[in-house]
Amino acid sequence: MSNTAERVNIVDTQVLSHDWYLLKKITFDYHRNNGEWQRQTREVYDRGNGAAILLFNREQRTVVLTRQFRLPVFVNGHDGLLIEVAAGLLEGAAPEQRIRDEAEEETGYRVHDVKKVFEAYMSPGSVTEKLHFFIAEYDSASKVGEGGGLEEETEELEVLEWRFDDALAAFQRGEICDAKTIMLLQYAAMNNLFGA
Ligand SMILES: Nc1nc2c(ncn2[C@@H]2O[C@H](COP(=O)(O)OP(=O)(O)O[C@H]3O[C@H](CO)[C@@H](O)[C@H](O)[C@@H]3O)[C@@H](O)[C@H]2O)c(=O)[nH]1
Ligand SMILES: [Mg+2]
Repeated sequence: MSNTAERVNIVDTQVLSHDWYLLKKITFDYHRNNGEWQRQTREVYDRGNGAAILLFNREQRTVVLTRQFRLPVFVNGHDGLLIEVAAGLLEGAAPEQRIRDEAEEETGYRVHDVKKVFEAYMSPGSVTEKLHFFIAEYDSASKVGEGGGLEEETEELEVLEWRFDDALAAFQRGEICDAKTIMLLQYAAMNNLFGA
């Protein structure tokens, strides 16, 4: 059977929480490979889709990263702030436009030519979110503000400009442990963004 929609019948949708984001419990029948229909339930957390961007300067061999407190990571035992690429939720906007705005809000760099490099589901067993990944070149002329995020959203991001090699080494030591950031650093390495 090739069409997934023919394998799935949604039986019931229960909203468990609809506060900041939306958490549902969905009961469905799934047509298994052996031909049987099986009833299953899954909790599905919907925060919308997002976008992330690696800002890089080929000549300087640098990247722009952010460092911020992440509560879910803290409650999972992580000690310290999290180092990430600039990223944000789309809130209904087109990914290209949203990521330019987000890059400027979070890092202070205004970039025009953003290149989409891939898309990925970040936690497909429970979270609906698809993340759109971008890269863009920046230089000192692109700096139009301080960045740091939106105060009214209680954001408090530190902006880091690191040598790419130092960022890769930090990942290898486990000091960069955010998936979207690791994926973009690996993309840069795989595609020789900084030359061989
Ligand atoms: N009051 C309140 N504020 C919230 C809550 N959840 C999120 N926020 C606020 O909503 C804003 C969302 O900021 P964005 O920059 O749009 O998103 P993000 O949190 O940086 O998310 C990015 O990183 C995530 C983790 O990697 C990604 O999952 C996500 O797609 C995106 O890339 C932040 O100010 C955050 O503090 C909540 O439950 N309550
Ligand atoms: Mg963000």
